[in-house]
Amino acid sequence: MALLPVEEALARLLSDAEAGPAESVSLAEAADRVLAEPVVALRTQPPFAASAMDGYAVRSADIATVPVELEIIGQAPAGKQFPGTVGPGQAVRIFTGAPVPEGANTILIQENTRLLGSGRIKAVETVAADRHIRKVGLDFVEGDVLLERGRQLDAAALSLAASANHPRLPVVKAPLVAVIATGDELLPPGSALGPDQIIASNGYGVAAIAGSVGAKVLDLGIVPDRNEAIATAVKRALSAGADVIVTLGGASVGDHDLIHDVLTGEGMALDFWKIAMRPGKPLMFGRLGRTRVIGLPGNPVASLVCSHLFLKPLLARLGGRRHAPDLRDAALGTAMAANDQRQDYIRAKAVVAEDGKLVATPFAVQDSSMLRTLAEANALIVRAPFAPAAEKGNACRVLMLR
Ligand SMILES: Nc1nc2c(c(=O)[nH]1)N[C@H]1C(S)=C(S)[C@@H](COP(=O)(O)OP(=O)(O)OC[C@H]3O[C@@H](n4cnc5c(N)ncnc54)[C@H](O)[C@@H]3O)O[C@H]1N2
Ligand code: MOO
Repeated sequence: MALLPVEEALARLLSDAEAGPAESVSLAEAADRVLAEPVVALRTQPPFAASAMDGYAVRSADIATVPVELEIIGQAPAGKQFPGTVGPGQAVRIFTGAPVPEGANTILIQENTRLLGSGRIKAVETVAADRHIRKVGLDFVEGDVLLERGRQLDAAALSLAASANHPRLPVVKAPLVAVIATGDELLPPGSALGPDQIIASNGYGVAAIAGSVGAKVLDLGIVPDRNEAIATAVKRALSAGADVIVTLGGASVGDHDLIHDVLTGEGMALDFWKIAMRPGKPLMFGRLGRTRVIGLPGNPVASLVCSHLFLKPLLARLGGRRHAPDLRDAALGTAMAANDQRQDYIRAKAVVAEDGKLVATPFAVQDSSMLRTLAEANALIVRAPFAPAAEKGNACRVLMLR
């Protein structure tokens, strides 16, 4: 059977994936979320002409020739406007952030004054008009569009939205992904294992990949290789409102690989199953109503590589995020044999050589059960189907993992 090319599988998986609905969250909960609507300024900042320095609000004409003495007629700390007007020969003691009083048109910084006592100062430097004064609306004006829809709320964006007087923000609802591990042989980490059992490891990495693009994860635990048990877990995922259901294992063709039958029995419309990729050939994708279902192969490296390539961009889209894989040009650190019909994702160490070029060296053994090499790898060499044998130093493409 012809296997579906990776690019086509990805295009089908993402074909109608759009940002989900909006929800309102408080600023305290909004970090790293994605704006569902633009943020418009609800106020003008600064709302008054404000001093940018500690010193004296004066009339520039009065200190055109120095030294000259001025009378202090009052104070203007931040938050307390001076109620009067600065007249000829007068000054108001002012602090950073305070409104500049009527009559004054510049700020004489305190370093350029001498305090004389009896409410008088001596100006020892001249200052031009408008110095150290922040004009009304210097930062933004009420009605300005400050942040675009789709912006991820980083530190600066959050403080700006707060300054614009928004206590809450409309953000894209985080997609919910339900993860179901299947297999009679699996027990959770920390278990005492029987001779034929292993630890269920895939879900942790898959959850981390989902979380890295802002998705919420519902871990439905380990389900035995029985149709009813798998169907029950799928129903739990649906009733929890999962946007995506990820199953781990049982995607292949063995007698205990039940996922396809159970999902189609539950009404899944299969989109594709089995792709031209190594690792990850048995990848399955379908839809159960509005819920997308991804059947990940059980082999741990296949599970995680498929999550990087398929689950991550899908969840990013559903969460309104931009996501582009970090693909780079590199040179091969060793010769490689010709490839077959499956696009290969080969665990490798990519290092920057002395000439500044990236060199990617594959691990010698690439079995898809070997998590250790995946953890040691920082890149996957991507080899196209039927790529010819390559020499050390030949150009290649790498997908950076970290
Ligand atoms: N006759 C064929 N056999 C297989 C084919 C094939 O095309 N024809 N494909 C192989 C490929 S490629 C893969 S990948 C595996 C994937 O098969 P399944 O998705 O059915 O996975 P399982 O059989 O359930 O498990 C495979 C392996 O992974 C372990 N596993 C499963 N789940 C977890 C988990 N959550 N954490 C850690 N390890 C897990 C499981 O114990 C098995 O060792 O099929 C090949 N076979
Ligand atoms: O997807 Mo499988 O991991 O090629 O063994």
